[in-house]
Amino acid sequence: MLHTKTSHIEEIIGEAIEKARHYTEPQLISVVDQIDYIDAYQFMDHGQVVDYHRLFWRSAEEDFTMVGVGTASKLFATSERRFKEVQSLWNEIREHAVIYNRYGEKGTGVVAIGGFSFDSKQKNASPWEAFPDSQMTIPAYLLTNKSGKSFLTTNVMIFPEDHQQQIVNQIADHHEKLLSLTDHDFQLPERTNTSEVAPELWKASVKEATDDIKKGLLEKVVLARELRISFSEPVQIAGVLKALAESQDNSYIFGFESEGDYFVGATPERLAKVDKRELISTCLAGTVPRGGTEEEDQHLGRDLLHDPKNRQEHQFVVEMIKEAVEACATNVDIPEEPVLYPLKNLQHLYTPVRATLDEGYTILDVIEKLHPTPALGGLPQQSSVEYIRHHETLNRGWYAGPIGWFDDHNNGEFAVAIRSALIQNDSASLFAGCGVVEDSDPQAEYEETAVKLKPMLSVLGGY
Ligand SMILES: C=C(O[C@@H]1C=C(C(=O)O)C=C[C@H]1O)C(=O)O
Ligand SMILES: [Mg+2]
Repeated sequence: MLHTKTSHIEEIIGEAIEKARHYTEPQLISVVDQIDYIDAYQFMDHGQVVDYHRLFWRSAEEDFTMVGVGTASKLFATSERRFKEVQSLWNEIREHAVIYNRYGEKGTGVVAIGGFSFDSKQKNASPWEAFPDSQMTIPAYLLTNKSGKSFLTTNVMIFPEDHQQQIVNQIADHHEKLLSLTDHDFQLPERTNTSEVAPELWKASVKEATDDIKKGLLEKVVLARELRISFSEPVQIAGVLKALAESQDNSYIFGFESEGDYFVGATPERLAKVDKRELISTCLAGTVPRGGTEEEDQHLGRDLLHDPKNRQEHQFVVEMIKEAVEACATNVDIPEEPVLYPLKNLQHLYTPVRATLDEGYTILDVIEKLHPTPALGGLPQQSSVEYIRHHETLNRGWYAGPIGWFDDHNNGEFAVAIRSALIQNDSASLFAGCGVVEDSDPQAEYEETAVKLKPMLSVLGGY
């Protein structure tokens, strides 16, 4: 099925070993093949025959899905300069990379997929041990499905001491295993228990935050809460991803497997997308549920558009993103008024941001400037993140952090990891937060977070 010119790959590996010996530096090689169409969920499920580090990403707006299996290289960074550190690790790998990519499709070849925790100063304590501060993986095998076509990238890090035939055999063996998949149905998990973590305490913390905002300590802060659930059996990730994709339009579907744990979700919120030099960001904040009837739905939407409390929540985000984007881009285009962004269970206020990224900046520079926006942190940025660190009882880990990908052609996209769950064997933690401003009502915010938990709950055993 795979049309890799195997003799060619042998040659490529041989040359890379020589180069690695000559420079005494590892060399990344990347070979891209177009293959017969493969279903991304089946590939995700089947990928475990080769490795238990699997990565899934599906765009919210186009037919574009990536599934990574295994690791050619991992970009880790732990300091507060983590975005810059990941960038320099990436630059170093790229400098030595030999890429055979006849197609040049975005998201093929040398691609890094993964994410960053919300707050680099928060320890990766329980339950997030498997998800370090920053983890961008260049997968060993990457399926890229775009507009009905499938591409398979093979990435391998070649070391001076490697043996040519051994690497050739290993790749051939993995290709055979990965591509010998047969489609089958997925089982969704059966939920046995659901428990909200300290809801009354959380409401009290919202009340306290409104008091602190009135005192002038800060203007907005996003506070999150947790729901714990358990299942009759360990969860199978591919079925959950497929069910999310089928039930949640206008959302990025993501799933990261790390050391046996899964972080999955369906987030509507893009942080930044860079395509050539076009930069797109999104202001998404302010929420009401969908209505039961068309009339009720429109009524709720109209109210949201004119509600001062929600408009304030939203406006803080617009102003901050505008400032951050203007610092690295020109032709910044932001509509004056938000519009509605409808999802299955809720509707948000939405303002798109378009700009031309200045020369010399990468998507990681943009992420560094934006994260966290007041949609996930608050305003001012610094004090709201500190406020969250001290007042929120849960450990956010990767929840609300930037997740996404970038490739070798300056393409890439990151979203924020909300509407998500950390799945560990037969249990899971779900997270949802909301923007607290001066006029927030704790009970209303509690109900808002309950609706935000629905997309994940619905695929993890029903509402
Ligand atoms: C923090 C979350 O969502 C954010 C908060 C919103 C709000 O409070 O109105 C809306 C969209 C998101 O920016 C979440 O879903 O967990
Ligand atoms: Mg809100």
